[in-house]
Amino acid sequence: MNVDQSEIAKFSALAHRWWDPNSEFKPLHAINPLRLNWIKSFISLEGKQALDVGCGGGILAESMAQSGASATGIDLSEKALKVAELHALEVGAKLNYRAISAEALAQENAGQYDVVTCMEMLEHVPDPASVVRACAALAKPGGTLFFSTLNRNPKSYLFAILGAEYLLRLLPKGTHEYAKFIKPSELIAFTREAQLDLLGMKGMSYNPLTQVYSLGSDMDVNYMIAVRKCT
Ligand SMILES: C[S@@+](CC[C@H](N)C(=O)[O-])C[C@H]1O[C@@H](n2cnc3c(N)ncnc32)[C@H](O)[C@@H]1O
Repeated sequence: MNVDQSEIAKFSALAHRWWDPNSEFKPLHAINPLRLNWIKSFISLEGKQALDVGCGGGILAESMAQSGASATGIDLSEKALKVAELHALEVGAKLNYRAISAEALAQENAGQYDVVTCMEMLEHVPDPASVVRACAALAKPGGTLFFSTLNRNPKSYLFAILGAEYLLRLLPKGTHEYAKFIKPSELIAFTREAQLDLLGMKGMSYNPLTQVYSLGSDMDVNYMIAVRKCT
């Protein structure tokens, strides 16, 4: 299976802190409204079948459900999924969670989803192209897909590893492995090979002075792409 069990163990060990906005997951809480709005700038979520791949504790999946989508979150961390389910119960959000890989779900539910998101996950798997292919298979023809990950260059090493893990301690040491970062050209090549057309790209930046995240044209560190499945 296309999974690194040490990555799953890392996220499982922290799962109980997923919804603490001041925990290791603070960056995901901070970027969620930005990425959700970016998604909505391409497609209304109302009444759509949405799938979040590598959903973890459900920050994005739950917000898509609250935006009117019929949402499903999948992940291979059972602990993170339990936390996601509990949180959804607490806030009265209606969505489904399943412990299954994108590749395995693609065998069952190919062509079922209007929207497929896969955020901050590709840099944690051995074969990111395989996840992109599975996401493409899961989308309906004409469906919209969103991927986010970390770029690979000296600046991203400085910001995402040295800065975030060692200096500012926003993330635990060892959260990210530089070699697994993905250049936009590589991610776009994976999507092209999966018959997905590029719709847009966006950078996500963190200003350590104001401690604010923002979207813009700077894709040097964290970035998202939107793509559409060919009809
Ligand atoms: C950094 S978290 C991102 C969570 C969520 N996508 C978000 O952005 O809020 C990465 C998630 O990917 C999951 N993951 C890692 N490898 C996976 C795999 N092969 N299949 C499914 N999920 C995986 C981890 O368990 C973890 O929940």
